[in-house]
Amino acid sequence: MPHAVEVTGLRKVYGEKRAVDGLDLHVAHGEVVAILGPNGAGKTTTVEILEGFRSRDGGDVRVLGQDPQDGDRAWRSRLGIVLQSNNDLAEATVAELVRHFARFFPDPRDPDEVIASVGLQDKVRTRARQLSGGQRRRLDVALGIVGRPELLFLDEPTTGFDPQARRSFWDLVEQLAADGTTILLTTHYLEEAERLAGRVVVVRDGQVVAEGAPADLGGRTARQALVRWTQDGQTREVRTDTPTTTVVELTGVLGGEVPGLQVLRPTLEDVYLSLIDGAES
Ligand SMILES: Nc1ncnc2c1ncn2[C@@H]1O[C@H](COP(=O)(O)OP(=O)(O)OP(=O)(O)O)[C@@H](O)[C@H]1O
Repeated sequence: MPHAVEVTGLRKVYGEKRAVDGLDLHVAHGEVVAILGPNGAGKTTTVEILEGFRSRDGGDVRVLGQDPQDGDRAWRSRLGIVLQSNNDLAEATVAELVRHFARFFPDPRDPDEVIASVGLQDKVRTRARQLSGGQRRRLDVALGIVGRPELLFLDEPTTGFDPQARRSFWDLVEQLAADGTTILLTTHYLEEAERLAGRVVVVRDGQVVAEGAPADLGGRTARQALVRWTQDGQTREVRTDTPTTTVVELTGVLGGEVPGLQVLRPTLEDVYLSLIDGAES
């Protein structure tokens, strides 16, 4: 089966600025992929080209087998797009909006279940303009998933969420992924990418600079560990490929428990920051 998203050599130019500069991206059906990158890296431009909202200047793009530039209504109904809050509809209530959007799709989810899944069941009669920023964003997500999309685009979905709302949103995304939804998300939260994505793609200056499972991005698992401990009242540390051996040796030298022992590996954030070091912003 072809990929859900196939992008080769994508280019987009704004005047002198090469916003997307030969970007390749492949997303298999059922995969959850996170695009990471600094401000201005070209993430939103890429996603909006895939959604059919922006034209491109070069490259091949197929989304669910279709070139987004020629996407018709039937194709669009298979996508879930979480738009930025739409103020034109701010006078409508949560229930009215979700029910209204459901009507555009051939096989929508139950609107009440969708409202509950984003945690807005107590707000069904509240007008969109009276919701808080985070609640508004949850409504956007509800509108994006009510059509039971095969492919869901989430552009910085949890910006403005409180920690609890973010965690329940992650549960919801995991549920959607377990149901087989293919998900492409952009985020600035490394923890979010690590929790949700099977694969992360790091974009810098309009190109992919690294990709892989969050655990081994940039050879992360292969990188040296840092072993740190306290000895003679001082913090000591050593970088090593064999931390277990180091700890065993220390145990022997110190005659038992190693005070203040820590074995540290680079976090996804450490790896990410080293990959984008020196990027334009
Ligand atoms: N409509 C536009 N006209 C001119 N330049 C644009 C336009 N949209 C984006 N750009 C430029 O293209 C580059 C990529 O922007 P884009 O919004 O795709 O980045 P991003 O990775 O989504 O950033 P962020 O993390 O800030 O959302 C930036 O330099 C931006 O200034």
